[in-house]
Amino acid sequence: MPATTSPLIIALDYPDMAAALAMADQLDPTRCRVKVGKELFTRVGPDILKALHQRGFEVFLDLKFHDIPNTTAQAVLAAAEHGVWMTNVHAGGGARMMEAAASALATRQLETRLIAVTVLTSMEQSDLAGIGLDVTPLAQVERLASLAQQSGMHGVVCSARETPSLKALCGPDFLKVTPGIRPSFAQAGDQRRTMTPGEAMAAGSTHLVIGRPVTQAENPMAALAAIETELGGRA
Ligand SMILES: O=C(O)c1cc(=O)[nH]c(=O)n1[C@@H]1O[C@H](COP(=O)(O)O)[C@@H](O)[C@H]1O
Repeated sequence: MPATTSPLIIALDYPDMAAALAMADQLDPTRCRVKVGKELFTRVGPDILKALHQRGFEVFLDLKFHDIPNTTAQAVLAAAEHGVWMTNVHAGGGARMMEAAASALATRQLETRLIAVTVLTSMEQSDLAGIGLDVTPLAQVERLASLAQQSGMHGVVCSARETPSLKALCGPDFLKVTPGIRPSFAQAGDQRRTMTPGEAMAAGSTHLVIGRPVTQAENPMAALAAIETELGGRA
């Protein structure tokens, strides 16, 4: 049985174990999953995964690997061997990179979900132009999501603004993990392609990644409860 059926994934973007666990200890593993990203993992290492697993959380290890196929496949394997629920790569690494990573997991019969980041939710059309891509975020997300699906990914990271078209393009079972979630009470900060939790679920997101609107709230559990209420009650 999974620890939770909630679509909520809380980003534990902290610089040390004590701060991350202080937040995790306010959360309930039956009401959300947690995400460990680059800052926390680079500072603390795999011990944080062990501590979160011991508390009953399913963990999304968000290291966004992007390298040559062999290096990426070995890194994804290392992540999966820590027993994490989900991990990710950048779709921009290309089909051969994603196929190598998917096949490494399949060969070892590891069930970690592997998803690919399409266009970061902090980017808008002018940012794409700055890196030489003269396309809309939606067109680029669609292109990379199709490639990710053909390359054996379980889903993608995208903004909730793109999920309706990805639902049509890739089907309802293809995971659409959407950060850039901003409840009405929160600031956008560095995010650009944002939506509220309710809008994102209605658009077809399968999972919502939420960091600062919960972790920097005066009362994180009250913020989480407000989001659950917006989604129609606890999952
Ligand atoms: O892969 C991710 O999780 C991710 C992809 C993306 O396109 N945008 C994005 O914000 N994220 C992550 O989602 C989290 C969002 O946090 P908040 O902006 O604080 O809600 C951060 O941990 C980001 O690293």
